[in-house]
Amino acid sequence: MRFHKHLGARLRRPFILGLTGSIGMGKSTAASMFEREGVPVFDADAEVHRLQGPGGALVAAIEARFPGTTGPQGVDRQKLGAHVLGNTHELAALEAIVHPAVAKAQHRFLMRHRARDVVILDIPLLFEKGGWRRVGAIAVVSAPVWMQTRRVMRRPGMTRAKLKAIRHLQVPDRVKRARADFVIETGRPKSYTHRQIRAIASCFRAR
Ligand SMILES: CC(C)(COP(=O)(O)OP(=O)(O)OC[C@H]1O[C@@H](n2cnc3c(N)ncnc32)[C@H](O)[C@@H]1O)[C@@H](O)C(=O)NCCC(=O)NCCS
Ligand SMILES: Nc1ncnc2c1ncn2[C@@H]1O[C@H](COP(=O)(O)OP(=O)(O)OP(=O)(O)O)[C@@H](O)[C@H]1O
Repeated sequence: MRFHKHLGARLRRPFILGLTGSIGMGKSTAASMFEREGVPVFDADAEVHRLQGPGGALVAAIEARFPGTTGPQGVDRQKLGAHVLGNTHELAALEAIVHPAVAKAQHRFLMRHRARDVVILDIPLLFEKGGWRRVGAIAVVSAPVWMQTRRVMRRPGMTRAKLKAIRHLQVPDRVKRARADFVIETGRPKSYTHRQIRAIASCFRAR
């Protein structure tokens, strides 16, 4: 773990710790470890899945803008992804539908937990979309790039070309590491990662 900046001036309640990292770096695993430590986590990606899933609030709007990408199970993410990942204009149109709805859900989460010492916003695109401005500190999950590739290529439907397009959209890991207040290493055994997370969570408890 690396403690990078002086945090004192930014402390307020609840303290908002942003959790981010590139594809396959272990963000979801880290988020559930924080939850196990009793820290509430807002999972932006899970919220997107809900909004796009069966009966989800955004399915109709997405069908209207991207005809043929939804069905009884909600949005077909493979189809929609194939259309928008690698196409800046189309991706921006999707973001204009999705991001305001995620922002509303995030606001509701923060209101619900306003009495807590610390909460986590798990935001895959924290650096890419300016969310870093709205958090008190940033934790980045990171592992060697070869390990990231190995993890991601195991996923169904993943191809070298898709991974390349995604990497192109994301701020590189080395830049994320340099801008982080905490770097959580996920290239080591999970017990090591969990110890780092316990230490970070204890920094913000009972201030
Ligand atoms: C494009 C979609 C349908 C692809 O879904 P799919 O399940 O195939 O892939 P997944 O969501 O796991 O994304 C794969 C990778 O692409 C990255 N990615 C997704 N959306 C974006 C984006 N708007 N900009 C940059 N990278 C993105 C993710 O961080 C992830 O690392 C889906 O990601 C989506 O609806 N994106 C728009 C909403 C969004 O911005 N979500 C991400 C943050 S909450
Ligand atoms: N020490 C570790 N910490 C976290 N994850 C690990 C660790 N060791 C192995 N992994 C594995 O790495 C894989 C990727 O983790 P995870 O699904 O949490 O990534 P992610 O960053 O949430 O991915 P995405 O951004 O694509 O959603 C998982 O299979 C996880 O079990």
